[in-house]
Amino acid sequence: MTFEKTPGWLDWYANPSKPRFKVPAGSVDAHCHVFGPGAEFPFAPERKYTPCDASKQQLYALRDHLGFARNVVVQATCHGADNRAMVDALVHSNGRARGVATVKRSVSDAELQAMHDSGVRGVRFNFVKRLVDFTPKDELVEIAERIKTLGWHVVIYFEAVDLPELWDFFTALPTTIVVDHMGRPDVGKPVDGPEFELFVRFMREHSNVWSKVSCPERLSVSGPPALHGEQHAYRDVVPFARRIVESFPDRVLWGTDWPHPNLKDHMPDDGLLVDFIPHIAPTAELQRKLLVDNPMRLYWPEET
Ligand SMILES: O=C(O)/C=C(\CC(=O)C(=O)O)C(=O)O
Repeated sequence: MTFEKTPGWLDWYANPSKPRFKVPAGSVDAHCHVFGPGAEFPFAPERKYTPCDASKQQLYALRDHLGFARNVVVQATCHGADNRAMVDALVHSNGRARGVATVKRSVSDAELQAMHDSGVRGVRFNFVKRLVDFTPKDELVEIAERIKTLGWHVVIYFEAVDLPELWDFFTALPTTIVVDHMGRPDVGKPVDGPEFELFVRFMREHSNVWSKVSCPERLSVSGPPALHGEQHAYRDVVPFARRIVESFPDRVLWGTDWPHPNLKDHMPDDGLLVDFIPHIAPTAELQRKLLVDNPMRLYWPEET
């Protein structure tokens, strides 16, 4: 099957630079995706965008180039609840990738167990309206209860303005919760303003809540972009991510978000995205927790 990309689609950055920042040994890129390839793993009919291909081989080549040891491959919405491309990436990683799936209520226990055996360790609940159709909360609660018995966690993706409305649902979930991209704050607002304070309170009051401090390229309003050797990219995001890293050093994760779905403005150089890390995690200890200890505890607990 051949697919036509969404008009204006930005492909991932070819030939990224070598990061100046050397990540610690054993670092995990804890948020990335594969897209297809569409000819092998067709995109889902209900998808909201059609991307370029981004294969497991290309993902693992990037991992090696950036100096990472492992990946957490998160099911992208363009594949709906068909997890075959993501699972195929895990199975061909020599144990160096774990995954986060999207499932429906109709998933069988045998299918969940097969995914577990392939390395899946979580499910993703997506509340970003431009990406997915609405799923009833009772269906999500049922899924959360079932995956809890496998020791999995729930990854949630939402926009900051929607946190008040979703608060009661999130805080009732029975597993570890991992928030994508700090709940997508509006970084044009103050880092100590009411909107981000609510997110900080969400983490402070609920010790089962973790956050990915990823995607500055998606959150930044004023840049500058991670292009052309820029060593101080996305300056406006730094205070937000650094506050979360310093307040909750044992509950943060970082990921490239390669191949960066749905960027409209520019496609970052992934090497320069890695150079963003020491700005938000300024000490060797914070860097080790963010890139090694925390993701290992969540995704490879049997090795820690
Ligand atoms: O890659 C991300 O985390 C963010 C996405 C895409 C996405 O989540 C998906 O398609 O599954 C976005 O904001 O468009």
